[in-house]
Amino acid sequence: MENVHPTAPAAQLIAEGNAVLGIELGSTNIKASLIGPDFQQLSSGSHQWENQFSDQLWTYSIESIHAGLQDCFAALLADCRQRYGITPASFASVGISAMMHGYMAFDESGELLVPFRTWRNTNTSAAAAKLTEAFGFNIPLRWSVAHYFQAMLDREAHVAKVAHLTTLAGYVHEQLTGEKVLGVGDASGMFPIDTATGNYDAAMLETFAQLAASYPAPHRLEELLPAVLPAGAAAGKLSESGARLLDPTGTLQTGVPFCPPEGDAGTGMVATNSVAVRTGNVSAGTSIFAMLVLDQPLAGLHHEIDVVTTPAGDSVAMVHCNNGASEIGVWAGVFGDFARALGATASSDEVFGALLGSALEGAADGAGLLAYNNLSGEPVTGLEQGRPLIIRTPDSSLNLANLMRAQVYGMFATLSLGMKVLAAEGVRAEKMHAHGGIFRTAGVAQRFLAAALDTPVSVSQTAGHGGPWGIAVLASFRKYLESNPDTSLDAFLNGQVFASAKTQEASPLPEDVAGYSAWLANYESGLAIQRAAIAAL
Ligand SMILES: Nc1ncnc2c1ncn2[C@@H]1O[C@H](COP(=O)(O)OP(=O)(O)O)[C@@H](O)[C@H]1O
Ligand SMILES: O=C(CO)[C@@H](O)[C@@H](O)COP(=O)(O)O
Repeated sequence: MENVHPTAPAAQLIAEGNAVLGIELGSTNIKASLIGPDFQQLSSGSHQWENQFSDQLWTYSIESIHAGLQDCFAALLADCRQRYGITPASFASVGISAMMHGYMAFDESGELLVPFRTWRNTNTSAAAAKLTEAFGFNIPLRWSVAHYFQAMLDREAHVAKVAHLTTLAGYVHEQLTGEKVLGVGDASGMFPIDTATGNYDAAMLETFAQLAASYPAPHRLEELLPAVLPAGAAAGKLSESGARLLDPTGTLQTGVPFCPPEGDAGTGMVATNSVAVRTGNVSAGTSIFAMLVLDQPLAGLHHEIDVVTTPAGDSVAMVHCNNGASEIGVWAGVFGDFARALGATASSDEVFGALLGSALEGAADGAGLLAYNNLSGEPVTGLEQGRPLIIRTPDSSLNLANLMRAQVYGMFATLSLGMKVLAAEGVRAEKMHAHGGIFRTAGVAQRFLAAALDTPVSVSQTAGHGGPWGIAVLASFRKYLESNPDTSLDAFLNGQVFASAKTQEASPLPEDVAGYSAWLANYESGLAIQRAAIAAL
């Protein structure tokens, strides 16, 4: 067995079922991370998938969720076999996380009533506006309660049959354990959380009951929502049907304990060690969002700012943009095709490396090129639909370096506009911790993000493992609390997980900050072109 490296402690750990498993269902990848007691990743697996635009709504089918989960888990088992010659049959603890929000509505018998409506849908503006006004609290378009209320406003027949609502992580957790529960961070993207009680806000539930009174919904919303659990709580065990769903080969044993399922915002906070007050982080994948843990409530209500919670239940201000690195990924595909047409072989990482590397040579102000990455609608800038666009003035200088500089700036533009609103509220972090696919190429997106936010940005060694590693850490926290019951999540992260973590920090360079600021002013003027494109095409 040539490929087997029996690193004794790791192999033994996995063989004895003492490793911890995290699985995260992101927008473009389902990823699994297996970690040891020192939180080092021992093995990983992934499955690529894509949302479908069906009947004007972004969705993933239930079949693709199940098949993707199985394929991802099978990839992890194969990786374990290849590295250690072992197929794990049990784990010390498991956690599930996923993209947040959206709408998964089930009837009494557990049947999905309408296809899963993901966070990416922007059909909920009427509901979100009404709820925001009634609650005096910003309800973003993608939140589950906005989807549910929109279905009421649209007089959708299925509303009368809804017996249970959950998120994607909640659904998968339930399939694996039978428990209808949700970590508080993920729950905070379904319905506002009262941080004093760690549960759904009772006054807002009452307001919702009044708003919903004239619609044929037999249950109050609190009867439909999953029970809320804080980080570290016991959240059920792997059932027989769950074990067979994850592993149809029949090897996986039942009874493995689970931590509460969480959203990818929460796993991002954990993976970047940003759950303490006044810490901040940025997650840049399909979407891009920045979060700051608040030490006091925000004074005002802003449509650009969502308020969610950490997995421990503390308030977090979030600027969320639907469009992150996907458009740059499309351009990387185009340049990869071009390289192949010339007879060159280049991996995706090499293409990204070359393209992003060239952005470092681009003009600080983008040299007259603007790039809009809006593949879908963008609530922060008030765009109802996506129209990705590159536009330049005749005196601009179009070359690879400037094109890529504009693309990277374009990825951060909406985020930086939202962060200005937060800064005007007096909320700023001394530095931001970043993670997500775009940081796989070191030193480029990080440098320009620092310029866009005019704040130092650090990226840790573990950032590449991202959300699946974050949920594996949360699953480890559940286990750690068994013998250390009074430890806070923050103390666990600082004392155990990140005690000797290595991070790279990039400070904003003055010429980038000035160049980006000039570029952003043009970008804001050019939003009119985006609106015209939506009207015209
Ligand atoms: N080597 C790379 N360097 C920089 N960016 C990359 C690289 N590989 C992929 N990406 C970008 O990362 C994005 C995916 O990030 P990820 O955090 O995995 O997303 P998600 O959680 O939404 O599935 C892609 O859209 C692509 O633009
Ligand atoms: O909406 C949120 C967080 O609030 C995310 O779950 C959503 O943007 C999906 O994130 P990804 O782009 O899949 O990483």
